[in-house]
Amino acid sequence: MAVAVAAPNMAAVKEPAGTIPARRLTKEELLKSHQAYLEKQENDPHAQHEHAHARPVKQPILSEAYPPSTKSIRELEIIPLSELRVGEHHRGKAIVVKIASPPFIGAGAVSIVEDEFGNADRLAIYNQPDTSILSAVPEGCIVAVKEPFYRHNGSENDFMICVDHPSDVILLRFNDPIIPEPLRLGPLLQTADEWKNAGDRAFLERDFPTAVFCYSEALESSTDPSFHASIYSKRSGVNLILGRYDSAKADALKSLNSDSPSPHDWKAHYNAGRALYGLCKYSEAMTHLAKALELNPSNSSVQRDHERCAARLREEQTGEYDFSAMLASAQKSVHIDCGSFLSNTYVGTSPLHGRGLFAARDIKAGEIVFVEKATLMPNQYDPARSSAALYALTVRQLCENPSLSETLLDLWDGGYERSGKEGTIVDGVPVIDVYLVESIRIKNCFSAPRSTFEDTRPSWPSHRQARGLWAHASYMNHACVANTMRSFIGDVFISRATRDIKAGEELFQQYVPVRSLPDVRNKQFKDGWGFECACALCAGERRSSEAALARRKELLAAVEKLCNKKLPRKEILPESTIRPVEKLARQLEEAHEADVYDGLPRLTLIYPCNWLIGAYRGHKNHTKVIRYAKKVLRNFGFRVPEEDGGEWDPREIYSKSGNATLMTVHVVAALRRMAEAYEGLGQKEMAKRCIEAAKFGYMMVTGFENDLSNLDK
Ligand SMILES: C[S@@+](CC[C@H](N)C(=O)[O-])C[C@H]1O[C@@H](n2cnc3c(N)ncnc32)[C@H](O)[C@@H]1O
Repeated sequence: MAVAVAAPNMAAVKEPAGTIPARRLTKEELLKSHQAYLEKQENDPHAQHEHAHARPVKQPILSEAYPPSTKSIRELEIIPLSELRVGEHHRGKAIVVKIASPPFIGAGAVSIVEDEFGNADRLAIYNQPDTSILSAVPEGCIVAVKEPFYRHNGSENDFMICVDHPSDVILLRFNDPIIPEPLRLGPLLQTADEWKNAGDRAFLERDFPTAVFCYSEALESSTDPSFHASIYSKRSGVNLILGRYDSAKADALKSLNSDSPSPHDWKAHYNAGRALYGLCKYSEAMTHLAKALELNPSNSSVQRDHERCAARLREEQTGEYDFSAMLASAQKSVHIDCGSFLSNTYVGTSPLHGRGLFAARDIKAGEIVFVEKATLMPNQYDPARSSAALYALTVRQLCENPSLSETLLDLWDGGYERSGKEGTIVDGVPVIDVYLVESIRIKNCFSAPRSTFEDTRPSWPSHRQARGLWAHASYMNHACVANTMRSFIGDVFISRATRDIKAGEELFQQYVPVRSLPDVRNKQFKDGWGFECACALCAGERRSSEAALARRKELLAAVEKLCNKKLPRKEILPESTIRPVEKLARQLEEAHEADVYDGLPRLTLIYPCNWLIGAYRGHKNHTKVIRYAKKVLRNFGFRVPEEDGGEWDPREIYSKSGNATLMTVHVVAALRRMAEAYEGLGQKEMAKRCIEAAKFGYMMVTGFENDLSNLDK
């Protein structure tokens, strides 16, 4: 499918914007160069392999933003190609052209087109889903381009009509009165039966977009209700295969015989149920699947889908999941069949920004806040391609399932100026603004490893993350000291509470792992999301003096330099190497003002303290390991006695540490090291408590109960 909008190549710009070119390539010249491209495509093994699909594009490359047409083709003035002006969006105008060549498939589908006067031009259609004929529009079809954009195409006299927004191009029916006489072919086939047979043939050849097209023509060519019912049923089945669930549902319901019950009614309900299941609307799906089962109780497919739907509804209602089974199934497909459990939370107005997510009831530390199946997540874990893949999938899904726009277009767009018509149906297709889609993607997408559990293995290639959209999770605002943390199993997002949360409290998550220096991380928030964080840590750290911050930066740089020279994981380090690190760590600790950092995390200290745990572990110096592991907990904001002695239960850190804690896998690792050291000192009870606390923390990190030994793999 066409993946991204190509960047304009402005290298050979000659004509000033807004002028009609003095000379353009002739039809013969255009066809000749196009033919050369096609031949190259034929001989390119990669292109052949991909056949009618675009090469995967790495990044979404967007030209300068402009809005899609929101007008019907019937409201626009049709102009000839000769009136196209360079660099102009022809507002209020449209072109109607015949496709005069096979398409060249690159980042989009490029064809040569001609108008009623014999003028020819190059047309590039981007961002069409591969289920649409327009993604590789065949020769002879007639298309209308609404409010076209015309630009230079690199070399001299070479121009191109670019369709970036998929809704700006419409495939016209052959007998559409808008088609000028010279371009008219008349219908290719005459009767409804001929169209039906052509649809059946296309279906057998697995050319599903053509099958849909032919069945649509068959419907237009007949008025017989029973013929209609059977064609709607067929088209519903094809739409199900194509993942066009909105249309599949609508067709299935139209195939129900409204006057009298028919023996095929079970099928209509079954298809409607499957389409709604595909849209993750499980309650509505259940209504139709139950009806299908009532009408055809012995059909094993209906039984199976009814059962599956009941399981999804149970998950949605109870929040009970078999996470281990989900992890196993993620090895086969990252798209996991599961319902979303959202009822612990609600979307409300946030005092910080717009909407936020809130707790609907008291939630204890470690409990599930919500579980959400991805709204959209492509199976693309190559970091160089994951953004483009999500962008393409989002555009495609908005084209194919317009009902999704209600969910997706509600998300924060970073202040993008909308027309208000996005998602509405004009000329039979939903208006899609690809620039709005990209703005929404940028502000709302999450990176997800195949599973957070695997990702906590030191040996795991953690850069391999997919990108996806989870609409419910997207309403959550950021805090560095967040009260929830997320984990993933395939495309399922698990949110757990990192501390006790009261009903009505706003829920927060970290948008990205938090950097230790406040100015560095806040620049990241400002650049990426346009806000400055006001969480307890950021607000607290702003009270620290500039001189103290400068001192901490200086000490952090010095201690990092020392630590990076030798890694305690790899060798047993001599005391002479450890002592200078210990000294710098102490100075860094002292550079935190007591009145500012009382009860607040001191993130710059985490790295040296972890390093010192490793160094002293090598020496089996258990007391020092415990000391620095406690410091790690303390520096993440947990309440821990500084020195040994006194009653202390590490299992209580999550619920008894106040509201400025920061939960990460390092907390789990520190507790493990502490357990090992207590064991070494013969303090078995403390060792046991530390392990329990570590296991509990690991459940928050990975989403479900897991064996800690995974951290050694
Ligand atoms: C994914 S959205 C979160 C939901 C958003 N508040 C809404 O109304 O839809 C991300 C946007 O929320 C805002 N935001 C998130 N966390 C924030 C915070 N801590 N302070 C201020 N604004 C925040 C920023 O504008 C950011 O670009």
